[in-house]
Amino acid sequence: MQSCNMLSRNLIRISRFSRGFATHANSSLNAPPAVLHLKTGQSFSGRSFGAPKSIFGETVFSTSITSYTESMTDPSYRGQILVFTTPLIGNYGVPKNAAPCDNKDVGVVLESERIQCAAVVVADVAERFSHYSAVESLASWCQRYGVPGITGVDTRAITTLLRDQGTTLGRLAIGGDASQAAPKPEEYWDPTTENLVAQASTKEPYTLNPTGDVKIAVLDFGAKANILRSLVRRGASVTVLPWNFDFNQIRDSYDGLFLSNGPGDPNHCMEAAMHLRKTLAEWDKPVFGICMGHQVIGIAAGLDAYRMTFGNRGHNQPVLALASSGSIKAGRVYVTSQNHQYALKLQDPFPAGWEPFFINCNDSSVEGIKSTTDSGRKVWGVQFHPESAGGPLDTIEMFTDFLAECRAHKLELAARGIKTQSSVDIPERVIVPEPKRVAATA
Ligand SMILES: NC(=O)CC[C@H](N)C(=O)O
Repeated sequence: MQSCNMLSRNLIRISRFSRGFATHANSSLNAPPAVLHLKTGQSFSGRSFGAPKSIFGETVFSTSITSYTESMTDPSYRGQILVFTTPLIGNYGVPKNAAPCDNKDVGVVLESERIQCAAVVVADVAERFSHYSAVESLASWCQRYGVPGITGVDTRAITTLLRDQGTTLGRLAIGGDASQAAPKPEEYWDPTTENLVAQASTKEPYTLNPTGDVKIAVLDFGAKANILRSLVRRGASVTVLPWNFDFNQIRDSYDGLFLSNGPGDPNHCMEAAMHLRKTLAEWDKPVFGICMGHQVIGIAAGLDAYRMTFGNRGHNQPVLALASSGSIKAGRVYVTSQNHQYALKLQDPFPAGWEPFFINCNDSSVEGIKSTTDSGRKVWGVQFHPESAGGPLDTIEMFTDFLAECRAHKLELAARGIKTQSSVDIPERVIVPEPKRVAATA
């Protein structure tokens, strides 16, 4: 009897599980048609899910296998039509996006408060989902945020095209628009002509975990939540500043400076790079930057940033360390999470006082730079995402290394009688309720 009950319980579990993986195949026959047009002339027809709304954007692909929720809320995907190479997307649904705002967390579970990408392209969207933390389906989440999706298209064919011809402007046409002719080449909207960082950055400064023992200022180019969380969980007080805030005005009140990730072309961030050049010349406390932050450090150091063919997006990018620093050992390969279209140019010689830190094992692009040991400075920039979310945690200890340097420098100054000045008047973070509906990028 007991084994019979167990058997039926297991069968119920199995059938629930498999329901979770049931895909769009049947019910999407009723979904409106959708077409993905590329500026280069190719079109892919499928069915729509999410918001019934047509959009323009820059079509990019990601090789990530999981974490569609983290990728879609990463502000660096702003303005982009995100193609997932993993065929089945949506099977674990979407969690409630709210967390405490204290010394352990930053107010959201995902990477920001809303979906940031312009649209998603999947081979096979799962309408039903199964996960203990899921509260809604991928389709309903997209609908709530005004973000359209297309399913039932050959994402292998699209990815092969994008890999060969490079990231391409696109149009996702939904419903009645799907039967219209493709836009003319000049009608495609190019998000990189806009300063997307100015849209993604905080408008007002705010402080998280104000009682932290070490005070870090963050220049926010469109920061992922797990970057801020990785600093806060390691005990730092984190003051988040708008991307073009002149940190030099308040730098004596901080023990370290961090530059975040962010969307679009780094050449739109010259104002920040020029402020930083002054900081690096006059202030000797530790500085760390990730992705856009790394590119801004490179530009301030005198390197150029260029646009790659299709960039690197995924959670399986191998990088080789060329120098040792903190937890990073020269000669080791680390697997990293990445999302970028631009990179710093490798030049020989490197600017005085700087050296390459990491190199990409697939395409030899610059994955990190650092100040040289004899420069007397402590500055690091990495093109990849040590904070993961999603992806591997191989390089997560770089946050511990950075804060250890900030604390050591603070102690050294204290021994010489120099104290970090008391805080400028910046409000603590107040949790804002998740917006019901936010207009998506046009
Ligand atoms: N994740 C990022 O910060 C990306 C930086 C920049 N927008 C790029 O695409 O290269």
